[in-house]
Amino acid sequence: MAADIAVVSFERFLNGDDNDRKAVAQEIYDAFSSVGWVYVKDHGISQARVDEIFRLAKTFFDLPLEDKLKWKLTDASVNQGYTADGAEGNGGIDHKECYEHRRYRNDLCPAEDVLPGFRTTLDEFYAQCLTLGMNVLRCLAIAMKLGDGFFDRITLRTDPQMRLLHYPAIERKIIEQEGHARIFPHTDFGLCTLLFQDSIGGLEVDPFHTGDFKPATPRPGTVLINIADLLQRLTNDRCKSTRHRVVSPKTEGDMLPARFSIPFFIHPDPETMIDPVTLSADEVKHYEPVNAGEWRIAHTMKDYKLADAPKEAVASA
Ligand SMILES: O=C(O)CCC(=O)C(=O)O
Ligand SMILES: [Fe+2]
Repeated sequence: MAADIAVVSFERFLNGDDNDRKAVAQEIYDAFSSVGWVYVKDHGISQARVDEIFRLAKTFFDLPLEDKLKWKLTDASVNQGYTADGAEGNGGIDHKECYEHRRYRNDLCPAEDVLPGFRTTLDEFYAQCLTLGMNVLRCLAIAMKLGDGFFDRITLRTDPQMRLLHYPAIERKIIEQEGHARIFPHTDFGLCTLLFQDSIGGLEVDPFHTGDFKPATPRPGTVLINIADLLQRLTNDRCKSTRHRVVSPKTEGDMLPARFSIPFFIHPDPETMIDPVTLSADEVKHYEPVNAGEWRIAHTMKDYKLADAPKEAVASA
């Protein structure tokens, strides 16, 4: 049975009055403080645009490997460019390849004459995702009565990571071996993630935080949004950063079809200290403050196996 993840329409937030916005904010908060995931529909990004990005992703990943390696991601502090199948892992062997696109620096991006429209279209979609993500964070601020501008202050120079993800077609028996997956169970480590997925399926979440993973089935027209580790810390465990993974889709046959997805990972301004918010004088903070920039680099290094990440910076993840 699929995970019980609420579907929330964002229409009343975008076009309604204060009361409408409060009602949507509460629905989003309820989802984030239980399962940690929500499907958002009527989010203002057209399906035509989303389809266009999936097409661009396919065009990019169809290029020969030696071409893609010209844009190879090597620097965790920039975290931009291409990562080949098998190069990233968080505890097991992932069968996927990715391309990361950033806000301020995209040196490792195919040029216009190589992939016409790639950079400009990704930049436009990036801006739309950022607007949507900031509105979702505003919902949290409204529901928790932190003041509407709370997240604007800690995301002044936010530089999210938009990721094009391709899970190549692969034999089922490879993915279903012990220690292999399309993506191994993990939590995301920033503030929150917007996730667009195609119709293939295979994404699963751990809704009760017990290790009992349930499918997060593709729902056309929606974007899945999940809480990541820094928001769980910042909200002093009110919002849940929930483990998730990508396994074989429920299809017949020995070969799994290729799957594409597009996560957009929102991180705070790198200078920000993430210190848990307490809502009453006797509430105890569950976490020490951490510097958002150091946290991000340490986790990126760990995931991409780029070097040994400083142990103290990742120990509390
Ligand atoms: O492909 C997916 O649906 C999930 C991707 C994911 O969890 C990640 O990249 O962190
Ligand atoms: Fe993830």
